[in-house]
Formats: sequence, C-alpha cells, structure tokens
Amino acid sequence: MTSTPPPTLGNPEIIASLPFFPLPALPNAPSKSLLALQGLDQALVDAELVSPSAVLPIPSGKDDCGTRLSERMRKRLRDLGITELFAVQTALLPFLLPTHEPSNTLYLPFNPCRDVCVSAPTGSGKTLAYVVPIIEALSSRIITRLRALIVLPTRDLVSQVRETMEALSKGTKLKIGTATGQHSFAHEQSQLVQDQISNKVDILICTPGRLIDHIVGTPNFSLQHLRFLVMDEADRLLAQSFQGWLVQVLEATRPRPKNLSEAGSSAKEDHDSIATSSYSSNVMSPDGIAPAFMHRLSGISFPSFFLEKKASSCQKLLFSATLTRDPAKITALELNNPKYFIIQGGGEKQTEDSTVLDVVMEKFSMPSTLKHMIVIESTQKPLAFFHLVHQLNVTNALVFTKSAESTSRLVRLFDFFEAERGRSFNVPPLVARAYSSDLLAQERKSILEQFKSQKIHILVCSDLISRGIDISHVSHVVSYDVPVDLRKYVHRVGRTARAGREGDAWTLVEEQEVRMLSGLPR
Ligand SMILES: Nc1ncnc2c1ncn2[C@@H]1O[C@H](COP(=O)(O)OP(=O)(O)OP(=O)(O)O)[C@@H](O)[C@H]1O
Repeated sequence: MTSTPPPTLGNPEIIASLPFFPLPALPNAPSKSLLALQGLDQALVDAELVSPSAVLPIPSGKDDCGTRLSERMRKRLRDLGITELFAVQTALLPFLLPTHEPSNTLYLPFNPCRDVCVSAPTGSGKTLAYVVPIIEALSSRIITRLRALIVLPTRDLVSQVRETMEALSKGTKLKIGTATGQHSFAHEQSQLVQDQISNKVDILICTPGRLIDHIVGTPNFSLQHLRFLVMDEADRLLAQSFQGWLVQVLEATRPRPKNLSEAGSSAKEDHDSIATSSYSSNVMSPDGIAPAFMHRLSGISFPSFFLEKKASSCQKLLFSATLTRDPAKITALELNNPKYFIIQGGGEKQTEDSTVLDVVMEKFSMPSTLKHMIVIESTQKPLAFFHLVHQLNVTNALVFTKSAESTSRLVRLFDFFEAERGRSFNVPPLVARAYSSDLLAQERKSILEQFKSQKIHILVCSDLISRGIDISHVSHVVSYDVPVDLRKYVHRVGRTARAGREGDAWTLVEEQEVRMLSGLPR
C-alpha cells in the first residue's frame, strides 16, 4: 500500500524526520462560476471573505475608533487582556452591533435582520464574535426577558460559553442562565421563568435536548422575545435529531397565525395561546407581548396597526469551523437572506474562488498547526506513543482515542510504563488521566481544571471534547486512534494552535487505515 516502509520509532533522529504520510491529491474543484450555474447557493457566491490578518486594535479612550463598542465593553475586553479584535470579530461586530437607537434594537418587526453563517478555523475567536454583540445589544434592555438563546452540542461547551458571557457582561444587569440537564428539571424551571410576564434570564445557554424539555414542559417559557438565536458548532447540532429539536425551536420563535386551524395545532401553539390570553386579562400595557405576536391577542381592542402581521425579530447566527453546506440542512433553518462570512485559513495563499470552493466542497481550513502522520503496526502503538511523549518532551497533550474503553486502556498502559521509567531513572512520572462521558460532570470539570493548571500532563479522551473546548496551552494533539472522518480530524487538531499560538498534531495510523485516511489534509 505505501511506498515508504513504516518507520521504526527507536531512534530520536527518526522521530525528528518522520516522513509525511503520502496522500493522494484531491481532484481539482470546479470553478465558482460553474457551481453558480449549477445552482450554488447565492449566499455562498456572495460570501464575504475575511483575511486572518484583518485585526483591529481596541481603543482605550472615549473614541470607539469605528469599532462601535461601548466604553464599558472596551474596558472589559482590555481588562481580560484582549487588546485587538481577531478577524472573525472585526468582520462580525459591525454587522451585528446595533446602529439604531438603543430602544430600537430589541424588536425589528418591519425590518428583520439578515441571518448570519460563519465559517472560521478552530481557535479563531468565534465565541467572542457573538458574545460581544449580544451583550452590547441587550445591555440597554429594561425588562428581563429571554432575548438570546445559545445552543451548543455539549454541557462542557455550555459552561465554557457561560464563563465567557459572565466575564464580559460584568457591570451590566443582564442575567445569564444555563439548561443542560445537569440539575433537576424543577430547579432549572425555577431559574428560568418567574411568571407569565417576567423571565429570570436574558440569555440562555443550553443543549438542544434540554431546550426542548423546557419548550414543551415549562409553563410560560416562551421564545417570542428572542432577538438572537445562536447555533455554535452548527453542523454538529444540525446532525442531532433530539425529537426534531430544530423544528420545535423555529416554531416557537415564529409568530403563528391567530386562527390555529390555519397552521394546525401543536403543544407550542397552545402554550403561546394560553400565554397571550392570560396576559391580556392581567396587564394594561402591550409590552409583555413581542410585536410580532400581538396579532394573536384577543379580548383587547388595539388600533389595527398593533394587530397587523409583523416579522419575528429573531436573528439566527450559525458558527462552525466545519460549517455544513448541505442544502437540505440549510433550508431547514429558514434563514432570512443569510450573509456568509468565511474567515480564511492562515496557511497557504488562497484566492477568493478557492476559499469559497473549500467551504462548498467541505474542505475546511485549519490553524497552521504542524501535522504529522506515522504509519505503524497496531501492536506497537502503545510503545510508540510512550516514546513519542518523551522524545518530544510533551507535558501538555490531548490524546484522542476511538472509545471510552480504549481511553482507559491507554491510560493504564501509560501509567505502567511511566512508573517503570520513574523507578529506572528516578524521575517524577508524567500524570495521565482519562476523560470520558462515563465521568460525572463535576469530575470532568475538575480534571479539565487540573489539566489547565498542568497538574495533569496527558489527557486521554474520546471525541467528547474534540469540539470547541478551549484550553490555551495544549502543545500537542495526538490522534492515538485515527478519527472516523475529516470533520473530527479538523476539530481534534484545532485543540492546539489556538488564538495564533503554535501547536503540533500527531496521528498514529495503522497500515490498514491508510486508505481510509486518504482525504485528510497534511
Ligand atoms: N481578540 C482576541 N484576543 C486575544 N485572544 C482572543 C481573542 N478572541 C478570542 N481569543 C481567545 O482565543 C481562544 C479561542 O477562541 P474561541 O474558543 O472563541 O475559538 P473558536 O473559533 O470558537 O474555536 P473552535 O472552533 O475550536 O470552537 C480563546 O481562548 C479566546 O479567549
């Protein structure tokens, strides 16, 4: 299969000069104009391409120097050590930050915002690209209502985004909540909703399954006031079905016709109907109902202007390093005149056409990590891994295996080798720990913290944390078992070389896996 024989890992010089795995080249992509003729989504043809060097300093004085960031936000960012906006933020902020008077930023019933799709490499700063504008847009709100919903595929990502959101909203009155199923349903309910009119959170960060539980089962939990709906790691979310979560969420944000028979009945419609009618009997001001939902009010005589049909003010924001362009999935999102932003990879020079085509062909850009592949016999993998760790002086590596079982087996073997090495050379052993979905949330949190503080040197995991997890000091990513597809590879490798830092990614490839890996970028 390979022309080069598998290298022997006994010699340090060989490690340093391991040959790259010879990969067949991908066929040339068709041109953008040809794809446009064949029905390439116009939004992709018109995508805004952003160079990774498009950074913008964050000014410290009174003048926002065109960033449109409030003085409070600029100070907060600088306090957190962020002195310039990364490319994805430079591109997104002017598009998302309010240009209107603050009182007009929450509801835009006659002029709904364009939805946004962002494709940007791992570690390029996508989280702040939505956290900052959401806080800026909502911080002038008077009444607490659920106005921003951020959906993420895992609990760990929910708590990571919550930390960022809390750090940046300090000094505002915004209330942030999470719903992941980590606490009892009743507890979560009590944290979200006060009564028919008031909510307890402005921003909710959640996983899709738990979100559906609240849409269906929490009285007065309503998405009618949503101004932002963020789907981070959007392609992974769209691949999850969870009781058709997306359909239910979209339905809950969309104003329904007053006559239920026009659209068929559903749990959510009934819920909205109850919410609006009980509201109407209690309150004089129409402020408790979002403008787009007012036409459903009954029993109050409003001027006809109030009751005419208006659009939802909810703006959808999709983010991923591996954004899908699967037309069926994109159509299901019912995007409003979407604007695509594609942040180019930092590596080789790309033309406009080639960048758009990379997204169209799902050929994703990665940070400029050094990537190595070693072809090796499966029986040699544990020893080769042990050797690699010491040869490269690895002290902070994420190691990916194919399953929880494989993870704990590797940790046991590593501990065994490490204890022997410690005894022979009288040196302290490196600490390896397994990180898997079998652990309790609290244990997982504690392990991640120990890894961040470098008390754990080697964290062995399955693809549970291959997406989104942000640990700044990961110097090496090792795919001990090869990833099952290109998306997983991109996200694994993206755990290192984040925010412009350096990093190294190694993959141990068994001979029989060589063919399967032919699509991975070098
Ligand atoms: N403007 C900035 N200046 C300095 N550091 C930044 C800036 N923006 C983001 N960062 C840092 O860069 C790191 C990566 O950011 P983030 O987690 O948002 O990446 P991402 O694009 O969402 O990656 P992934 O696709 O892997 O989820 C974080 O530690 C974040 O704090």
